[in-house]
Amino acid sequence: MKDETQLRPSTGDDFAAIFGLLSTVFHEEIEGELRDLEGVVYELDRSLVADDAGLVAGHVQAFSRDLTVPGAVIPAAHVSGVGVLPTHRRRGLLTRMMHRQLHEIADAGREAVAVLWASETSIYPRFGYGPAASRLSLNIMNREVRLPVPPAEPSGRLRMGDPGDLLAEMSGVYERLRPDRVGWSSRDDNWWKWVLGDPKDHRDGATRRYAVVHEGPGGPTGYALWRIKDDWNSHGPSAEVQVREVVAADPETYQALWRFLLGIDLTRSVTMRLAAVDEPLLYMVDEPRRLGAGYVDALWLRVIDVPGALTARRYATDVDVVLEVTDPILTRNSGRWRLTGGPGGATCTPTGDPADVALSVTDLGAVYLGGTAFSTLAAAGRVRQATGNDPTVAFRWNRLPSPTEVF
Ligand SMILES: CC(=O)SCCNC(=O)CCNC(=O)[C@H](O)C(C)(C)COP(=O)(O)OP(=O)(O)OC[C@H]1O[C@@H](n2cnc3c(N)ncnc32)[C@H](O)[C@@H]1OP(=O)(O)O
Repeated sequence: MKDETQLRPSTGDDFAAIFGLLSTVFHEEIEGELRDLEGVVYELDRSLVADDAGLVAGHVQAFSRDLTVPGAVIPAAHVSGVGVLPTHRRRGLLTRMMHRQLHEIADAGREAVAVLWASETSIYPRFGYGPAASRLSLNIMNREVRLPVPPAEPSGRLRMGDPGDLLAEMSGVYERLRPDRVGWSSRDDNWWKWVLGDPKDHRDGATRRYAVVHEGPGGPTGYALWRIKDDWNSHGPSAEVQVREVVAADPETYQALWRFLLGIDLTRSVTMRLAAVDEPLLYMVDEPRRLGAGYVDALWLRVIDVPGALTARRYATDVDVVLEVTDPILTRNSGRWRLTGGPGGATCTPTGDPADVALSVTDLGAVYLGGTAFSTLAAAGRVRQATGNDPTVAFRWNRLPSPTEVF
């Protein structure tokens, strides 16, 4: 039978069907408070549905947020809510939606990159998304790790409270640090509502979320968000602290927050799904192995506009290199580009000169934030280095990218 499914922008009338579809494909109930929260950040004019004679069979959306990249903060399409009904899978609907979305982002000309979190790692490389940032998941035996002894006279103090009551302090610190934290996304008031949203039926038996703010002599310098899942076994108390976010402006704050989280009474483990790959905690505790660190992919990045993206970021060292990029979807990205730049900025122009490095737009996405190295991709046989002019060091940055939330 001929597939008559049409792609079209969503309307407000599609909401129930869209959240029904997303509930089906993600095997969860997106209802009530959770659905309201998703509605708070939903951008109707940036979503698409696949309409099969009135049935919403596919959906993709994007959020307009800024992303911190090495040396700059740039607009980035934050792609999310991707799904195709099980009855309509593997007949090319995702491919059609992805292609249309990529062309729409490129034609609008505002965002040089798009980012997403992938449910499965095999889905997005074909659409030009590369693994640009990774994360550590921590499962800490908190009774078996020690942090350095605290200063005799700490310069700050901790104040615990309801996250909603501490919003101004938390968002203030986040905003102050964001320009330097590669991989962080901007959070306006709606996004803070979403981040702090805490629907009761999504706590999986754990407490509501708590917040603690670290205050120094000049004001707030950091905060942590967490909840606790209670447990008792034959050895006694065995609760788990589930950490959502630790944000700290300086080492003293960072240590104070972790000392607090690791020391909560009646707990025996502390977990965190989204720790940084270079999380300072790894180098502060006396028994790093007891942090139970596991490595996972995090943010996937798609370069929408090669010269736009390459000139938007800064480079750790001077760089003058010819990149030969292939992009079968956004074909104007394909070709040879001379990138000349350094810590102060860069230019990127088409060139007829021979390439130093040949790579797909997927691999350019992977190296863009400095979280994946050209040299690693070359060793993996993905990137071809034709000369000794290797841009690996220039593309790195002071810290590895560390996105803070799965949007
Ligand atoms: C950013 C986010 O929202 S991530 C969330 C993604 N969504 C989910 O995981 C929800 C559950 N899954 C789904 O809804 C669907 O399976 C989707 C959206 C992943 C794929 O939709 P489909 O319409 O079936 O994809 P489509 O038919 O266009 O497939 C394109 C290609 O990708 C491949 N592909 C699609 N999904 C997957 C997958 N999950 N794993 C491996 N390969 C996949 C297909 O085999 C096909 O390959 P081919 O061209 O070599 O034949």
